[in-house]
Amino acid sequence: MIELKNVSVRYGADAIGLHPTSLSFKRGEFNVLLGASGAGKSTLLRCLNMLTRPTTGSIHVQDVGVVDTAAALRLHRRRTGMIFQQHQLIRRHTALQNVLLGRIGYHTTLRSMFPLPRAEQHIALECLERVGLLEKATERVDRLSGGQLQRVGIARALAQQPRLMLADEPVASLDPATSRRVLSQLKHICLEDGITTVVSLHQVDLAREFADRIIAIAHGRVVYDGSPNELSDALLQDIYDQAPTSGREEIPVPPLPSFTQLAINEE
Ligand SMILES: Nc1ncnc2c1ncn2[C@@H]1O[C@H](COP(=O)(O)OP(=O)(O)OP(=O)(O)O)[C@@H](O)[C@H]1O
Repeated sequence: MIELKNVSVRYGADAIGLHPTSLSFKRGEFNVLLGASGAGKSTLLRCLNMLTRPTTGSIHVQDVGVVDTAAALRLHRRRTGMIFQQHQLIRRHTALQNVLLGRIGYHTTLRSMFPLPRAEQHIALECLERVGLLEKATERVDRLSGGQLQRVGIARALAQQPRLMLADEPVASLDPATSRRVLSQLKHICLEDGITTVVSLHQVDLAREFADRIIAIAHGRVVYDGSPNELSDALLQDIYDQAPTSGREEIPVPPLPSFTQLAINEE
């Protein structure tokens, strides 16, 4: 469904985020990236939708081809949902308004300044229903719990009708029981819709429980790629014992599109 060929990332002159890496991801597969802090999980994840631009290599996407033009990138990003650790919702907007943001890629900038058609609202409401938050549709998101916020984030990504779902430490701020519920819901929906999912996690137990495939990274290289059952405790120990790499600067999360005039079309 998506394939990386010899993709590498270099930050500045001497910081390597990812050594040349070739990987392919199958349709509907639930992939988990594991690795110590600074190993390169976010770098790899963000290469998949080119939020981080690879220094070398190419990305091939089914029905898009090589992502090497602005048009191909636009098409690929439109069908790629992203879930962030800090959900990146607009706090003073309702859950529905936030989920509608997932539809922006399907409209021109001009069109998205005006109330979106009713069909778009149906898609957004359906997504909220799938994450069990339909009754919170008109609630401002700053009144929701951490787990609910993350589920609104999932609904927003789902509203894109994605083929690829990327989640960068989506449960890092949640308690263990809520983390399990959120991941379980995400996996269930992605399986149902045949969405290829790549999630970075720090919780090995959750990775073992939910992953179809685990990709472990250390110092910018893939050191394990396979089934959760065959990932040995010894290898895990090795991976997490590594000294963290240094020189990290935060990659700023791109701002959400300015869409504050989003209004609900009451017909
Ligand atoms: N914008 C940047 N500029 C310079 N170096 C960077 C930048 N972003 C990441 N790095 C470096 O690239 C390497 C991989 O970082 P990355 O964020 O991908 O790791 P990670 O496994 O996601 O870590 P964490 O679990 O802490 O989020 C690290 O050495 C990091 O310091």
